[in-house]
Amino acid sequence: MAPTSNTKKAVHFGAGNIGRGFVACFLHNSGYEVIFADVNGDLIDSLNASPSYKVIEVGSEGTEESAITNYRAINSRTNEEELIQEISTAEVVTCSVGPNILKFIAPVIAKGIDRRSEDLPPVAVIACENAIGATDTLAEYIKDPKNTDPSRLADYDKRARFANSAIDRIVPAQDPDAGLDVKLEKFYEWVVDGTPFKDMSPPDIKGIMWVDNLLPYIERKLYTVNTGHATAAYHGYIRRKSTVYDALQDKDIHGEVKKALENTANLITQKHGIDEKAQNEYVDKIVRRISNPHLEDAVERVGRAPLRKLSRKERFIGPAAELAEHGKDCSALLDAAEMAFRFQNVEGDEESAELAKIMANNKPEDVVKQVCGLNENEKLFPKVVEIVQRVQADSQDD
Ligand SMILES: NC(=O)c1ccc[n+]([C@@H]2O[C@H](COP(=O)([O-])OP(=O)(O)OC[C@H]3O[C@@H](n4cnc5c(N)ncnc54)[C@H](O)[C@@H]3O)[C@@H](O)[C@H]2O)c1
Ligand SMILES: O=P(O)(O)OC[C@@H](O)[C@@H](O)[C@H](O)[C@H](O)CO
Repeated sequence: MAPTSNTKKAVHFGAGNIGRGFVACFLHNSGYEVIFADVNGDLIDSLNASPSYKVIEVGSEGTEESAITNYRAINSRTNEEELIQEISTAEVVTCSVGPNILKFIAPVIAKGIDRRSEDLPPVAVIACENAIGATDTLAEYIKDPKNTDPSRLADYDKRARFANSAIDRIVPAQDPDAGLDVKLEKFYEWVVDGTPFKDMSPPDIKGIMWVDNLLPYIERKLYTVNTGHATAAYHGYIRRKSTVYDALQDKDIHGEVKKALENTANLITQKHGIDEKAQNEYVDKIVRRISNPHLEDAVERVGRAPLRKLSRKERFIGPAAELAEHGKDCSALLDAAEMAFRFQNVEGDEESAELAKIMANNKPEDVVKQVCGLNENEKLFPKVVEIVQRVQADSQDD
């Protein structure tokens, strides 16, 4: 394929915590110019007004800072045409907007892909969200007839390649006076499915681990890091702890996290043939990471969007449903899910208000079907119904 003059350009949707702090940082360090796309006009203006921002790694080993430069920012709400043009000539499109936002960014990506010249190699599209198969989900929206004319699908892989990923780095909400700077942990892991690039070079992004089978990596990550994190956050929220660190100082909550991760380790080691010792070491490392006192990670951030977190393929119900089918213990996952059902009407969290309404207006069985996507035939179903009954009864007593 013909070389291009713009092979080092990446468009990244979502200039938030993980976007600025991790994805853009790695793209920048790999020599890409990064074009941020976001709907937050103030953030776009700040990025365009400032030639650099800092990424600050914090941990027990001390603090390390690096400067991110060579970026521009486009308001995707008001400047679609410019964004389409950038996507049509970019080498990479990434996003970290949240799994529920993928459908909103798909139309403009579809238009950008459609406009690509035949002389360019296909653009690599990598969604960096905490969800299994997030890039597949984005690709489905992009290829939907509403966004792409079906006649264009036959040779689509000449214009775009879609690769799922598992991305891991704790980036808490930032201090209001931090500006564009991002404080985060030192640890990172970014694993991407290499199979869509078998006949071409994958994008040269330093730090990515390319693998042929992503499922063990994304399930291990979601069902360990995010299960443990969310368990600490929901138990912590109910016990009025302000950060995940504070929550983990509580022996009972620490115990709940360890038990939840024993539940998921049982699934992960069996399902993916991961060595038990390796998984135990991974768990210990995760517990240390989420206990990082320097991160000040609010329980409200980690518990955000409880409807998403209680859904079928997510960090509690996903592993618990599989464990229950095999007659294995998932009790700590269910205890944490109960705390998630109690995460209602939290300030600034629309899903927690929606959860409160669903809980107030539906029979337990319907809540479980609607929120968790479980059906009566699944072994987990009655156990979650019991939890919902208990939470509803407690709400009536209040
Ligand atoms: N923060 C972390 O520790 C972390 C780590 C790994 C993965 N993730 C995942 O990354 C994603 C983003 O998380 P975050 O913590 O960076 O959240 P965030 O809220 O800090 O950032 C999200 C950004 O997306 C923007 N956005 C919303 N709608 C948009 C749209 N239609 N078009 C373009 N931009 C839009 C928001 O304005 C915001 O700037 C989530 O899926 C999360 O699970 C986060
Ligand atoms: O981003 P969420 O809402 O899916 O989950 C909240 C946190 O657990 C998450 O952002 C972690 O910090 C991150 O996944 C660490 O890699």
